[in-house]
Amino acid sequence: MAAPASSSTAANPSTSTSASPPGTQQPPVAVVTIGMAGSGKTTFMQRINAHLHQKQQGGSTSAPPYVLNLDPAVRSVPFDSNIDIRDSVNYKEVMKQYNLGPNGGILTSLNLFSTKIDQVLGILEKRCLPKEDGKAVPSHVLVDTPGQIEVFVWSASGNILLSSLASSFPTVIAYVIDTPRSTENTSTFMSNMLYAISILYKTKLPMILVFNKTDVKDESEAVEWMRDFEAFQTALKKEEEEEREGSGYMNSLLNSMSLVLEEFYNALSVVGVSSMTGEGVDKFFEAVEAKREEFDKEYRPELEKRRKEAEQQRAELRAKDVSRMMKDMQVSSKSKGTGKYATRPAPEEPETVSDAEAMDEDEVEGGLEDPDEDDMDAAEEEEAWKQSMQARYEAAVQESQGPAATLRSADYIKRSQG
Ligand SMILES: Nc1nc2c(ncn2[C@@H]2O[C@H](COP(=O)(O)OP(=O)(O)OP(=O)(O)O)[C@@H](O)[C@H]2O)c(=O)[nH]1
Repeated sequence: MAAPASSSTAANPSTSTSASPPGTQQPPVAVVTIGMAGSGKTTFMQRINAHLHQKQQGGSTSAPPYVLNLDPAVRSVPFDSNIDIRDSVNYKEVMKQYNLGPNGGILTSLNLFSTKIDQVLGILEKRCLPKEDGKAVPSHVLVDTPGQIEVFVWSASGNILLSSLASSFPTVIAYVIDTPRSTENTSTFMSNMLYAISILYKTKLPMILVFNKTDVKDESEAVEWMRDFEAFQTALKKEEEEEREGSGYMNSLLNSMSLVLEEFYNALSVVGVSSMTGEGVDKFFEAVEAKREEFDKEYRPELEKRRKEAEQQRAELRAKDVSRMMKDMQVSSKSKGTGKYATRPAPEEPETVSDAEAMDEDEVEGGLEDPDEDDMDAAEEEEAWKQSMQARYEAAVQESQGPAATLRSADYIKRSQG
């Protein structure tokens, strides 16, 4: 792989000494780069990383970008990463040990890495979120992902990584497209757009379409096809006239889809970039800023809503668990004569006739018991026992599953990292 963009320096936020007045800094935007293999994702990452480094050296008040590499299979990356999945997971060893192919190896490596998401977030928050001391923090967190998009976007671990990131930082997806290849014909273009839609709806995060390699072919045709339905139809007709095999059916499908996709196109920002020459990178960062605002206005409330719903579902589940446990305890204490049933010892069985006579006498001596009074005591006793057990179960379940436990484990990890 060529490495045309100027090579970046090591991203080391600790080298930055500039400080801003407390409260004036914004949290960085996380830019997650996704794209098909060969679209130029890595070159694009290198370019935007170098751009931000240059800005920082040119006197920007932000620290250099914080870089995460989530591609376990990449041999070498032409930029320095602050957090690299390859430092935690050995992709080749994973393939060998679990007897997996390349995609299974990437997926399992991501799964293993996502189990450390608490630690990763802890480090990211410590390094990148603005602090009281006003020390400069990065303006961007750049995330590179595996070229096998489906492995990342449609896996549980990809989902965990993205949603965790979005819970701490405004997060934007940069979907990189190979412009010369995707505008070769209308069906390749449409396939790429459908892929982008599926990512948009799966991740539910703001997206920028990055038409890359504009030094070879600019993005104007692609943008025209998106914004002007008639231009797309003209291109389709042209292809029809060339009488490609099966074009009749395909063309009517593409025709209908281009109408349906209008809504989706409106939700996207589109920029043309050459990762090779650096052209269009400024525009890309303008689009990122616009998407940050969109994230704060539209996506964050939605995320909050989803988080609250999940919290409510967990609370309902906990309540169900507690009532199931209560039922189980009552059944088992009844059958074993323990719990509340242990408060009243079972009468001893007489072993001899004289024992039986003596027991009868005892009962007479004690007089007749009021059955109602006994029942009242038992009912009260049962209620009190139930309440105390329920309170103890609820506390125990909350301790083991609730946010307190999560916070404690996150705290522990942060403390153990010093
Ligand atoms: N002309 C031109 N070539 C580019 C540009 N960006 C990337 N390339 C070339 O496209 C090829 C693929 O680039 P990569 O950055 O490796 O693409 P990738 O998407 O990371 O590929 P994977 O690592 O396989 O996922 C390389 O030969 C790059 O030099 C660009 O803006 N212009």
